Amino acid sequence: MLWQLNFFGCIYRLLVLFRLPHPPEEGWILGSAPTMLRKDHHRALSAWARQLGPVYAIRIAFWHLVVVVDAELANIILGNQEGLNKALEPDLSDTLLSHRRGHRTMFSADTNSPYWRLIRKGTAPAFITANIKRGFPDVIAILDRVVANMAALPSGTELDMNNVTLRIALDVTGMVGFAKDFRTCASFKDSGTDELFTIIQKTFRELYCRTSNPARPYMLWLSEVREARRLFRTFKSRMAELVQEVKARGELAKDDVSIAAHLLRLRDPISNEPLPDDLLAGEFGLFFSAGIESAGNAISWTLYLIQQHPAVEAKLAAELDEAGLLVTAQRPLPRAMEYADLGRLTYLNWVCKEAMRVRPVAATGSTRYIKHDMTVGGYYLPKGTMVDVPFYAVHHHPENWADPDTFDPDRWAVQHAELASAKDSHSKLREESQDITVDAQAAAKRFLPFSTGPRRCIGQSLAGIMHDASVAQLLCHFSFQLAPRMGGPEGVDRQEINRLTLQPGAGMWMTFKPRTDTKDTLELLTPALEENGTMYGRTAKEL
Ligand code: HEM
Repeated sequence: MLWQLNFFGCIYRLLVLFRLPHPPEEGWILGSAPTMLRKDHHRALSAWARQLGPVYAIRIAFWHLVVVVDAELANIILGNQEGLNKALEPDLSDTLLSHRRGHRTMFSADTNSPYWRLIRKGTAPAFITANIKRGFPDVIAILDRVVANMAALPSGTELDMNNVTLRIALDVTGMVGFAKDFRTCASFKDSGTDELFTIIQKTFRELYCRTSNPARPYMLWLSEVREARRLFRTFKSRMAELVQEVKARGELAKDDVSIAAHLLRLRDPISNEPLPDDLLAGEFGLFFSAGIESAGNAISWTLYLIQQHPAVEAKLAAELDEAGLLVTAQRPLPRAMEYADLGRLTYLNWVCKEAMRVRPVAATGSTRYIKHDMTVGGYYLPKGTMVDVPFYAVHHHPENWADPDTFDPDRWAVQHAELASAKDSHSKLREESQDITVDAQAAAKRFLPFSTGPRRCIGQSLAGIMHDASVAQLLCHFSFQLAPRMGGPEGVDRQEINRLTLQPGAGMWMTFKPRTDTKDTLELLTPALEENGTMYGRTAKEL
């Protein structure tokens, strides 16, 4: 009976949704599947929105996905907790995270489920500004290590900055969230501290392959599938060990505001018991997996875009200089960056936001199931319809942003530039949706790198300080050039891959020049060097 209902529901939706504009299809059965499986499908979603309008549908066999790119409608879809639920393939993230068959973590749990509410509400205080601020010295200490390592490299060295920024994201998440120093930035080569780093990269690659090939988990004749199965288990073991390590530190201090402490303090609302260790390990894993690829890749894109725009780099360097943070011949030992600097470095903030607008790492966006019939942008969408808000396409749609493909940090000078109601946006669909309230229109955002609504990124504040501080610290010490092996901006675009996150497909290789004599920089960073012991087999003295 259920099967029949689903079947007839599917056919009904198929017929109703045919009224929406569709992109050209590649065969009756395949529909738009071949394009959606491409590594640059985010660009196709954006190009289709320009051709078809900001609400359209794509079909794959008997299944439809409605795509909403209009900023105000996107906010309705993502902001509506009761009528819509997060739609994702739960098995995918749970393969990596869940320690209990059938149990979902905060990431895949239903928005209306008591479990999601418990974890979301319980961990949110870890991310309030006052608490995140306390992690800032750790962020700077990690960045000092990175700068010291880079300064020690021979001039002209080509370095994969994507590898470096992913390391930063891992170490920052470890230190600020779990008081655990993974030391992946202590060296850029495997110095025995790279296990978790490698596991996260390889397991993410495997999860991505599974998005396009549901049979892949069973293709055990492939060595990488077998290796991934082993790594999924190892990741879970490492997270279970981390839970034990945190517990072994003894009773939680009252002022411990880390993510780990908030998770450990949680109580089951019915039994009033603490969360069992296996569920804690799943949530620990979630914060690592959600934070590292996203923040690491975002920092890489920002470095790349700055490097591609010399005028932006010059303006940024001038701002850092004026703040007394830039290394110069007259100031080889600038003062240490403080948390308050992030609030004062306005241009840095614009540059980081603009980079996240142009290359949002969650490029495919977020998907929701419609739980009751809705009218969106003048189109009737029956219950059960799946709707996607692709963030790359939202950020590149001319009705949301003027001249959307241009990297222009100055656009952030407009007051409330992130809102859909800002001066330079001109959405036409506002009046045509029955579900938009006046408040939603007023507050609707056209800048959605962290999504919006109840399932928006909980780690946004941590991501923000890590992103801005990393870009600032790296730029204070070095200027960057794209390495010839990247093939210029065309090569970067060609290699770009949207693999769960939007990332450089073959690294982000760059050369870098210290802003002043390396010796001076090393002197400045000697404490960080001493703490690390050696770099590339040399001690601080030898360097
Ligand atoms: C630039 C960096 C980051 C970006 C662009 C980003 C983006 C996002 C987006 C778009 C979502 C919503 C996904 C969806 O609706 O399907 C999300 C969810 C999430 N993010 Fe982030 N994120 C970043 C960094 C972080 C960090 C540093 C952490 C924590 C350490 C984190 C933890 C999470 C968690 C736990 C969720 C799930 C929230 C829920 O389902 O309630 N993220 N992130």
